[in-house]
Amino acid sequence: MNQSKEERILNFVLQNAVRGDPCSVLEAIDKYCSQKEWSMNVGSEKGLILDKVVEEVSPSVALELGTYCGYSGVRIARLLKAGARLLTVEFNPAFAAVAKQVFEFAGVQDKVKLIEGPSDEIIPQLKKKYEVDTVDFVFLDHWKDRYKPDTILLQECNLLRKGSVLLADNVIIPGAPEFLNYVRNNSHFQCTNYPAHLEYMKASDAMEKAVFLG
Ligand SMILES: Nc1ncnc2c1ncn2CCCCCNC(=O)c1cc(-c2ccc(F)cc2)cc(O)c1O
Ligand SMILES: [Mg+2]
Repeated sequence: MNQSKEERILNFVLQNAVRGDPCSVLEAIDKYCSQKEWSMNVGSEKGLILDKVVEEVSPSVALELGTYCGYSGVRIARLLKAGARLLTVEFNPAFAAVAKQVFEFAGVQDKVKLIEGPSDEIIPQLKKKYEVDTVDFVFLDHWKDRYKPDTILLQECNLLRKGSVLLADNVIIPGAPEFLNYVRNNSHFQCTNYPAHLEYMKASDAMEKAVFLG
């Protein structure tokens, strides 16, 4: 049975990166996806924006919606302080299986809790089942039409606190117009746009930061 693209990415990591070295894992994925097969990792240009926001927030509890192969999860986890953790939600079991191995190879598995399931089912479970009080940082990178409903759901579940930071990928391509309208016209959010390019391509994209004001 022939391999999926995600399995080919994993194999390239296993053969080209250094076990326990998160940066080498990121470099290997970027090299494969820029030279061999495009894939929807946040990439190195938008990855630098992600790094800066994570360092600025220095979250104790980070949430990622849309794990994919684990690229952004490694990016986030490698910057977390001792005792901090990343909860990452992936709907697709095949993607989750690859991401699990990427996290282990990078050596960040002790900081990461990979949760399989749809975000609208998992978010309401975070407090009781995953012992979360509030989340300090949320990276939205899953289905683009889930960004707005899941932002509302996070508020309804009292998972945001004054100063919680949302960072959304792909607000230009594929685009998240309803999310942008919602947070930009909502007095409870302070928004900042970060223009960039679609991963591994020349097309324009952007990330949006939305700080919850309480
Ligand atoms: N309810 C849930 N909960 C959790 N995961 C869930 C979910 N529902 C689904 N998923 C699993 C994620 C599905 C993939 C999301 N990402 C994307 O769709 C995505 C696409 C592009 C792209 C750009 C230009 C093109 F020409 C083609 C594709 C780039 C990106 O950076 C992307 O993040
Ligand atoms: Mg994305």
